[in-house]
Amino acid sequence: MALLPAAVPALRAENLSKRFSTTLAVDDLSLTVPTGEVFGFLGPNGAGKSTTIRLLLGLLRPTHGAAWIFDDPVADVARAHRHLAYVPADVALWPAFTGQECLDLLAGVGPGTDLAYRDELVARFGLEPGRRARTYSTGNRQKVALVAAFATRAPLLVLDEPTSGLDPLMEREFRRCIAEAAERGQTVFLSSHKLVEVEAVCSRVGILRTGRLVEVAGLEELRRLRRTEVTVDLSRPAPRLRGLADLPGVTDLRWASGLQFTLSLVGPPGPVLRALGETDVARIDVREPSLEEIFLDYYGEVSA
Ligand SMILES: Nc1ncnc2c1ncn2[C@@H]1O[C@H](COP(=O)(O)OP(=O)(O)OP(=O)(O)O)[C@@H](O)[C@H]1O
Repeated sequence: MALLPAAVPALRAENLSKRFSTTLAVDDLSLTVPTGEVFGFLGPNGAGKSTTIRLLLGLLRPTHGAAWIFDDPVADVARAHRHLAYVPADVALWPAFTGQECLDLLAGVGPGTDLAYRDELVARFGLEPGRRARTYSTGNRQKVALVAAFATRAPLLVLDEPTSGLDPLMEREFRRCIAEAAERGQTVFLSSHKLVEVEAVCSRVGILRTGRLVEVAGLEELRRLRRTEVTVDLSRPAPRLRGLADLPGVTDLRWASGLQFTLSLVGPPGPVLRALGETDVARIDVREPSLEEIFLDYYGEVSA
């Protein structure tokens, strides 16, 4: 890995904007990601995550603003890309090449590859490198790109929704790879829809909404946004449960009928469970809201 002074941020954007005719896809985005951080870039569909990443990679020219990768302007593509490996949201490979040939080709253009670690990753991801890329599923193409990126010693890994095609077992492997990259001191910029994934691997997150970076926060802050939706069906009316609204962490208690209610819960469920323990509960449904629901809840209308 090239030696770079730790004080130089891995990634810096200043007043970055991108307009596509009438759509302002990225709106005055300023952000610094220090070296060694695993940064999560969250946002609902169409928020501008991929456009931001394409600006950071020099694949798009900004309407306003500028960005740097380890102090090299992203417009200087040859220099900036010496510091990074990238996994796009839709991985396209050379269909007539085998997976192995694709890996070799990607290693040839990247910032250097640890071949022993790459072999280990091929095994860990269960990749069949002898097969032609045209026969690969979306998930397998994604695995090739991930193995190629993780096997580099690039100081910065830019990953755009890299686990959308992976099954849970492979997602677990992906998380291990992120942890290993972080241990080596690599910086990771991870765009994702998945709150659980981001929570598992990132130390800080930025939340994008209609092109604007509305929040940059540590993981603790993100956890504060999270609430659980609880629906309870009772076998018989329990008037005392009306008092649930006063328990710690309970918000938005709503009775659909005398025998069914919903509530939102933030923090430990103990007090609610103790209160329910004294009643005849017929059914209980506990649901974690999607990231988008949390956004809608937290930031109000998306169509601002
Ligand atoms: N080449 C383009 N021409 C016109 N509009 C575009 C273009 N690329 C993106 N957009 C628009 O810019 C906005 C941001 O899109 P972008 O793909 O960056 O969002 P995203 O957060 O990556 O979404 P998703 O999670 O669905 O991939 C959207 O309104 C999209 O329609």
